[in-house]
Amino acid sequence: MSVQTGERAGAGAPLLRVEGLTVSAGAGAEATELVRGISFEIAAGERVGLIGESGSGKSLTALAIAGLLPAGLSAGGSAVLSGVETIGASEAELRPLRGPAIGFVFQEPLTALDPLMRVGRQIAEPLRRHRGLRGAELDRAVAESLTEVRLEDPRLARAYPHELSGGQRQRIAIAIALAARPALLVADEPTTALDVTVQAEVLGLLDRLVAERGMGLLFISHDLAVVSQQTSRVLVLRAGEAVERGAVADLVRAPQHPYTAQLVSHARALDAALDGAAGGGSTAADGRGGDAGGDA
Ligand SMILES: Nc1ncnc2c1ncn2[C@@H]1O[C@H](COP(=O)(O)OP(=O)(O)OP(=O)(O)O)[C@@H](O)[C@H]1O
Repeated sequence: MSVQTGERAGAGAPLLRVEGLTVSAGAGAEATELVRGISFEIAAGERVGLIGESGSGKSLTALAIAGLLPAGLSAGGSAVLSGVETIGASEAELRPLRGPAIGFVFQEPLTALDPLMRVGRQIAEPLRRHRGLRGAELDRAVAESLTEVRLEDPRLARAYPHELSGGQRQRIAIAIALAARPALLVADEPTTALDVTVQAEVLGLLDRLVAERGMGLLFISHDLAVVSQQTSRVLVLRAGEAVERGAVADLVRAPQHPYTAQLVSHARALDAALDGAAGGGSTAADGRGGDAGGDA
């Protein structure tokens, strides 16, 4: 079966269609279901959020879609990514999808980076593999990738990950994920590990790049305020199940499930506390502003 990128997927075909997704640990009578019956779709250029507390199954859902579950876990149900059923697919079927069909940015950038390789080479690798660039053209594309993630100093290409700040490392991880031009980007708590001061910058950057490239986005976070800035539609996960779904604005205005109501009231309480701490001023500077429109 051929791999369709977002651009080549048939008109109206979603980038991703997940139906009845399960993730289980163990087998047979010993099996425990960690994710149960999750269903959602992401159309080309659409942004969907997965929200829920720690351990609710957000990361496993995303990893299962790309066939990246850790050993000992298995997925059931269906996930059709760029036209390919990934649940039960072989490594040979999955490999071509990783990069062009789906890219990942994780919470901890160091996990995505090779500590022993200069970051420029790490960006060059997917540019070479997926876009066939070589020589001067490749060098130019690496420089462009750095500029795109607002790392303008070309000397940064020669740095090793440990020589960079957390925010710079996450920008490099974003550049690597985007180098293969993924139709769908999964951002799994992409700013949780960063200093508060750089969180808003990295969120703004992601927001802009997703918009510019018309990528689909699956944005994962425990933070409703952040999810509401980045996405228009969300799925609320609790203990491995989707308890509510819908437009962010509706969910915030009139949550149906008590758990969603709790998330909303926590986010409001936090906003109020931050407002108080800031002397009643706007909290937009730290990325928690309530206006989903934002300026990015
Ligand atoms: N390799 C594994 N083996 C067994 N259980 C696991 C494994 N990985 C995760 N789990 C369990 O599956 C559940 C869902 O984990 P998951 O990482 O998807 O949660 P999450 O919502 O992404 O939380 P967090 O924000 O903390 O990453 C948790 O209860 C977790 O303990």
